[in-house]
Amino acid sequence: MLPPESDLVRDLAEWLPRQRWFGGKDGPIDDLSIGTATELLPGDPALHHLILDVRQNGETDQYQVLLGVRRDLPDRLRYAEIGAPAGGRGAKARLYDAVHDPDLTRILLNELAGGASIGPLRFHHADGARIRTDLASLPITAEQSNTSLLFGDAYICKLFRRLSRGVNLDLEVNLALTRGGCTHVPAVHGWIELEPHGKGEPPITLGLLSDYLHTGADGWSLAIASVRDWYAHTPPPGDDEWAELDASAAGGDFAAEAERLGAATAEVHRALADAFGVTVVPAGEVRAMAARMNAELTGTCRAVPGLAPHAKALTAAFLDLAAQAEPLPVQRVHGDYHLGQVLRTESGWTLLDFEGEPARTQTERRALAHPLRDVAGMLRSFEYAARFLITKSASVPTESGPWLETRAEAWAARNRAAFCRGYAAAGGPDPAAHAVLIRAFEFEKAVYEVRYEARNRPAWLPVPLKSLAHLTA
Ligand SMILES: Nc1ncnc2c1ncn2[C@@H]1O[C@H](COP(=O)(O)OP(=O)(O)O)[C@@H](O)[C@H]1O
Ligand SMILES: O=P(O)(O)O[C@H]1O[C@H](CO)[C@@H](O[C@H]2O[C@H](CO)[C@@H](O)[C@H](O)[C@H]2O)[C@H](O)[C@H]1O
Repeated sequence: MLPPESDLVRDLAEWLPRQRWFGGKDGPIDDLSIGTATELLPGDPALHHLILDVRQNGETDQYQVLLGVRRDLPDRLRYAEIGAPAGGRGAKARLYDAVHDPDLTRILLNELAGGASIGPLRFHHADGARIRTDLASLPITAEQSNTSLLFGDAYICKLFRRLSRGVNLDLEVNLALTRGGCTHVPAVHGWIELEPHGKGEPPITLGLLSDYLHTGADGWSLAIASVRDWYAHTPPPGDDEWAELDASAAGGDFAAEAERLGAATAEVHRALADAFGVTVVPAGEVRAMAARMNAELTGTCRAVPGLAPHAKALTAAFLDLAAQAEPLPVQRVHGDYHLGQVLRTESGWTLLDFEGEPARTQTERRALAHPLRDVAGMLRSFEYAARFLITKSASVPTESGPWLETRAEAWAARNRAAFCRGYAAAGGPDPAAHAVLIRAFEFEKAVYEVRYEARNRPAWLPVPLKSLAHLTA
């Protein structure tokens, strides 16, 4: 029932760059081919599992697509259609992104529960897990680098889109932490793999089924609610008292949560050290790291000229790091730590998504790091949250800009300090005692963000740039 391969490839090549999770938006697709195609469900509707080999800039990335095929596409699935409607193509089959079709995704739970193998796909469940199969799926609407399906309020199944060679970091870390009894990650129930291509090759992780923490609220939404409330307290122009207000006056003060989040972060860092170990890198490697940070800055300034005015201050921070380099303990860390990666549930903070930064190579994502790299990531996130509303809102009157900027700084400073306090009190390395290291990490992350936003969400680019203007002033 699949259309001829050339039609399918053309349709996929047109559809892929429009997907939020497609990682190659900054360049054209030079070639696209279907690496593996596995029929998971025959009939009408049918479900095919595809792995696409996508060639760009001399590199080939693999992407996972669940392809739905129907003779007639119901209205509820029109928005997920891939390629021209059947009439335009002259073919009978209508193709669509099957993650939107609960009639088809149901098979994922069935196969995970049964520990099945279909073609090269292997479905596994965690030791002792009894997976329910009576739940229908719904894709989540969050800004994502992958696609996650909710199954009732029991499970969340993350289908990795751009595939990495070998065991996916998110699976590896979550499994190790779950097995080690860490309560700050959602328990893993199962996972899906593609069997290794050759002997000695590791399997490729395709999906991860975890506890859905349905009562949780993500850190970003909570922080933004607090910032919104804090801005709402801004007195009218001409009132000097606003400058005196301390950020604790906001009804939705976030500082206590920021402090608890700091503590949870330190606990997860300890659990990661217990599970995967700690090594010490010599000072020479720290100097090399500082040089890499600076090289990335140079490259990003070329790609995004708006960063150039800050380059001098950023380079100074990287040079300070190199000048004061000393041996550094490194370990597994989160790798892309921000407020969107943490959930507040009734029992505390939970950390999600240990896959590292989506714009990095696998080797970079796997590299061990000092835990303060994560702390710096979260500090950046407080900066983002503080400035998001004023930078992105079209309705801020120009005359309110400077006050709101001051308010943003106060909110960020208060929550950054609370987070660091909680982190150090729970046994993490004290950020205040590592000012040079953490400043370099923070600037490294800001450079990454500038590039990330320019590529993926250009409308957000002013957020890291404004924050940099403040941090480097
Ligand atoms: N176990 C979970 N329980 C509840 N919500 C979750 C869970 N895992 C992820 N989420 C929600 O899904 C969003 C995206 O998840 P994430 O793992 O960061 O995806 P991606 O790697 O695609 O960016 C999170 O910000 C969070 O809101
Ligand atoms: O969550 P992902 O793994 O997809 O991470 C990428 O996207 C993030 C945005 O969705 C991006 O985070 C940046 O924006 C956040 C607000 O949306 C902010 O809280 C973060 O501090 C900021 O870095 C992340 O960098 C990127 O890797």
